[in-house]
Amino acid sequence: MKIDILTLFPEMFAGPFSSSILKRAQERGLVEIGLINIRDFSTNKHHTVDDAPYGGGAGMVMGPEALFGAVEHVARKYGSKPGRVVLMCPQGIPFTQAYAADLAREETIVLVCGHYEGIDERVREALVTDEISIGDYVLTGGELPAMVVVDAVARLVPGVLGEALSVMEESFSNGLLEYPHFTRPREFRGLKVPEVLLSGHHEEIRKWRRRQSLLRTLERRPEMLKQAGLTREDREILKELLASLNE
Ligand SMILES: COc1ccccc1CNc1ccc(C(N)=O)cn1
Repeated sequence: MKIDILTLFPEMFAGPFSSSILKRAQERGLVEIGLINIRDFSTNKHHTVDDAPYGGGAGMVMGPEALFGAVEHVARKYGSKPGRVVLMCPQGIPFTQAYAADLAREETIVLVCGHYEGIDERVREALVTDEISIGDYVLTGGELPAMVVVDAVARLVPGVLGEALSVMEESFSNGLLEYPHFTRPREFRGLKVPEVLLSGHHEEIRKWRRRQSLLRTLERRPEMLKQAGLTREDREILKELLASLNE
């Protein structure tokens, strides 16, 4: 999978992509991350990419020339239009695990990191296929959101996480929050591991984990329960949990 990032600050990406899973995924050729400096496509002698907004108002707007030039450069590089051109912006569609899975199926995607008060609308009209927001807050630029999207998408590319992916996705995408995890030592500063996890009773352990997921989801994200595909057993457990919470 090829991910090209259009940014004014390519140096921002050196850290996150030069370590751990993302580094190995690139070394293994599973993911190719290209950094393209939008400023290289500025069309004026001052190398500016922003300008004052028509209609007045505070701040500056990122103009169309450089962004169109950068996306066309990517298209020439692959000899075809990019599959998806994703603009990171606060007005975007909320980024979710499902959205990451959708993007991970593409051969090439371009992430556009905006700055200033925003970008010229003609970029959205003619180039952008997706607008994504990583949360309801405004950042100084789209770079951090782009790093989040690359991380979430790259780990879903077949081979990047190997068999660990299926285990993790199965627990996350079952629509509930994850159950608590424990590892050695059995007791740490007087804090013990739940006995059931030491019992070796796999069915008891499955039930305990499911109960913990239901409890955690009920307490923190009750709205997720509606579309979690609960079994009859789950509903029984929820009834008990609700009763105990209302005591
Ligand atoms: C086109 O980019 C912009 C357009 C308008 C304002 C700010 C920016 C850049 N800042 C961003 C980008 C994404 C997010 C997010 N919540 O995902 C937050 N801030």
